[in-house]
Amino acid sequence: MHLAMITGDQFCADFGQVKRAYCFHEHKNNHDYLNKQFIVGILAMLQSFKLFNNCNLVFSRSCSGYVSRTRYLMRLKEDDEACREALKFANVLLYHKLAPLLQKTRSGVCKVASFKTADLKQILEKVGKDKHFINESFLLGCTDKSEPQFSLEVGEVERSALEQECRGTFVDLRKAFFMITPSESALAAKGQALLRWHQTNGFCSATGQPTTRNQSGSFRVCQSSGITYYPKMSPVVIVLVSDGSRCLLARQAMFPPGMYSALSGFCDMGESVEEALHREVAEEVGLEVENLQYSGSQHWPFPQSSFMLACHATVNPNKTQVNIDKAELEDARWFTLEEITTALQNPPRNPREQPPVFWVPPSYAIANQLIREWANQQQLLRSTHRLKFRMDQQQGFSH
Ligand SMILES: NC(=O)c1ccc[n+]([C@@H]2O[C@H](COP(=O)([O-])OP(=O)(O)OC[C@H]3O[C@@H](n4cnc5c(N)ncnc54)[C@H](O)[C@@H]3O)[C@@H](O)[C@H]2O)c1
Repeated sequence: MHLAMITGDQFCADFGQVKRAYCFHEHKNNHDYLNKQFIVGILAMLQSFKLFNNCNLVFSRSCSGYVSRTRYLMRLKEDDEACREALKFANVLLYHKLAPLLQKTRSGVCKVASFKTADLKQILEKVGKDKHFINESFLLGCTDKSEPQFSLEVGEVERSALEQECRGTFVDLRKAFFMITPSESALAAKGQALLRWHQTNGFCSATGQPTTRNQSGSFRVCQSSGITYYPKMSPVVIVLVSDGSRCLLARQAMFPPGMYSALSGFCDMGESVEEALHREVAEEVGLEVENLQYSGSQHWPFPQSSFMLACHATVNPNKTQVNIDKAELEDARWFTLEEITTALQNPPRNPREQPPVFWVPPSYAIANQLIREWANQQQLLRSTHRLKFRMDQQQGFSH
């Protein structure tokens, strides 16, 4: 068994199939209906294969100095002096005990707050903190305009004074994911993960001596042993299992009420992604999966930076009886396309206050991406079946 990827060729083959079907029937007197079906099918296919996203990525990379930005960041990571210089003109994100600072725009939309270094120095002084405290920041990345971005933990400062001075609110990151865009979520998550890693790696595990950071925070070194420590992510597999017409979602007792997600679990030492996927599904719900198909990956900051590897998989439609491991899961159920569509269309604003009966993780979570892809694929299948049925009718082959 191996991990299959959706390749360009595969896409063209699928696209070609629908297109050939369309061309074959183009001469029939039914253009409007077929046009509509054809467009619905193609759009669903494009969405499900994220072709639009990839096009944007390729476009922006080739036209916006992606390479020069990347090399600039690489230099800042390694060159302490260059990094110190960059910090003088940077954008800094603030965290209070790992909760990012959010601000509301005039239109009422929430965004991650970021401050120019000079402005932040003034704010720090107003709340009684030395302006040089800003040097504790860690390099996060840079904007499209090559402006460096840093993150700074200000948990020692009184929270309400800082919120007032910054005109924002420190919000728990899990809650923030429901309030900000996916790209801002990714930035906020990276900032939190880096801060947490530095907070928990202050000592060498070989000598017990303190470790020191480089200026960017891309590593820590034990001066005694010379061992260099780099920020780590633990690999986690996450899989959306389908029986062809329904998908399997599960919930742990610790999830907010009503939330169901795809099956997931940490990879064991020495395991491949495929092995981890098969094992996790067998352990958690007692099923054997097949047809693994890679979907994407994501950094996830909880509990201590996971590297999520997301896949689709199927089970034999005659072997769908789930046998839940109650130590791991509170419930696991098969959901129809209609149930999933409703959940995707009605994301909760604040699930802890008014939990809907059934809802799925927020759009930033890769579980949400898997669920969306599955729903798009199901819609495409249904459109194709309707199209085929219609074409069969046209030809008098309908049974
Ligand atoms: N982004 C998403 O869409 C999404 C969706 C679901 C889960 N997740 C994340 O996936 C991760 C795994 O989820 P799970 O609870 O299903 O895993 P799991 O079923 O493997 O259970 C977690 C348990 O695994 C053990 N474990 C083994 N290696 C570990 C490690 N490196 N770090 C921490 N614990 C380890 C611990 O005993 C822990 O209690 C969590 O971080 C969770 O937040 C992300």
